[in-house]
Amino acid sequence: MNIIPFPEREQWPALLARPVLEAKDIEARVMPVLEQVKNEGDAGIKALALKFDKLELTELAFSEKAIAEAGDKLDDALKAAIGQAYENVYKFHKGQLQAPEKVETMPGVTCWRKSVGIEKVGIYIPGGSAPLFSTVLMLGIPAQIAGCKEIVLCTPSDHPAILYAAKLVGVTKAFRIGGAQAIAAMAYGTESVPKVYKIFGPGNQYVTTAKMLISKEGVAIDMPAGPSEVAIFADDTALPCFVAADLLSQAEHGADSQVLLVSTSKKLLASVNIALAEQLEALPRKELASQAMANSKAILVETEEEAIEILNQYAAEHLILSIANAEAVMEKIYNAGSIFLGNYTPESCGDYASGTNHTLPTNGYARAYSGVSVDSFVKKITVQHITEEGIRNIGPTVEAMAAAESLDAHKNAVTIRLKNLL
Ligand SMILES: NC(=O)c1ccc[n+]([C@@H]2O[C@H](COP(=O)([O-])OP(=O)(O)OC[C@H]3O[C@@H](n4cnc5c(N)ncnc54)[C@H](O)[C@@H]3O)[C@@H](O)[C@H]2O)c1
Ligand SMILES: N[C@H](CO)Cc1c[nH]c[nH+]1
Ligand SMILES: [Zn+2]
Repeated sequence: MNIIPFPEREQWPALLARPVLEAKDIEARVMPVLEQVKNEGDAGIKALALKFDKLELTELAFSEKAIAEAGDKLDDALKAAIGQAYENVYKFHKGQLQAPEKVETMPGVTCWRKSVGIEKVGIYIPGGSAPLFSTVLMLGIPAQIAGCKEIVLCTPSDHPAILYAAKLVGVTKAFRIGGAQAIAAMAYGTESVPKVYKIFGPGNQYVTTAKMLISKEGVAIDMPAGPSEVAIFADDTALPCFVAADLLSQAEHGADSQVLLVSTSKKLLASVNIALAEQLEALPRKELASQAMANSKAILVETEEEAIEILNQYAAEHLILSIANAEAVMEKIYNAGSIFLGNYTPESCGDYASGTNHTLPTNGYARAYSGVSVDSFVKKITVQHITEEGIRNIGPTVEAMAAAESLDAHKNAVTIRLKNLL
């Protein structure tokens, strides 16, 4: 990794910039894809699958038989691992569904929020360079807990583990569609793909751009969850081989992934570089990982405070704190998607099985967005009930405000009740 010693503050924005393609350039490629699906439906999707995925598809939907039999193609150890991950992710997410709290704001005036699962949701499962069946659990489990009635899945991969996980989480329809065309299919609906109300899921820059574009057309999205990234703050208590392994675990996602290492120790940075060279050699996805590493930076800072400032400015999707006082520093982090504390908390445990969700905001969006949770699949409908005592109490307040806004009909809706109290 390129070690940058003690950069000046003015240099930080350039150092922390993500290796994204020019937004306009991607939009120009994605917009015609959305148009084609909107205008040509299934036929357009098939043409795009041939163009971008070299797939000649006769059927877009995975058959019920393929889904039912997917488990037979997996070995027992993998099925047990998926079962364990399901349990942990379910347990962590189940706790997020809270019972409604009824609040009496004045005597006789009660307000609360009722949680309702979004009826029709679409989940995108990346499969361009790796079949991310773990994402089926990360999106399907909160949808299941939220009570979504229709869960539509799109993925460019036909890996049986994706279909096996789809069955576990209760996916209602699954399609072999990837990229921007999958997002368009779920947003507009086609002859075979149902239109949904909200689209979830990570993906490459085409997928993420498609989500951003369709969100301007009235379909909700979870967040921009693009190319994976990890930032690590490590001190001399960190093990260089652990740090290198964590950096590579996200670098191997794709050439456009980015990893960042920040440290107050020059010795640690040098040792991580040695470990990186060793571990990279042994990786089957060495090519992709080295391209990502070429975009990545190791920053040497004078103080812990400076490191914290850099990390908050970067707003990483994942932040690993491999430092002696990890918990204390965690309290000072206000921009990150998900935080991992200490030497024995590798980010990949969060990717698969610890319980937290791995669909997280990238590209600095962690400054304003949270990762996916049960809340993402739920709408909160407010409900209120006012009794006769309540209307007596609140009525004059509403009458006064409505009169001052010159909205007499609003005022009358209260006055007429006050005059007709039993
Ligand atoms: N942020 C998160 O929460 C999170 C989670 C998991 C994965 N990820 C990221 O998801 C991404 C997965 O990417 P992927 O590419 O492997 O799979 P993908 O499924 O996101 O994208 C593959 C699709 O991209 C389309 N495509 C490929 N080249 C194209 C081109 N030139 N023009 C238009 N469309 C094209 C194809 O249709 C293909 O099916 C990675 O970047 C990974 O880092 C992010
Ligand atoms: N690290 C990815 C989120 O950025 C999630 C993932 C799935 N499989 C492996 N990793
Ligand atoms: Zn990962």
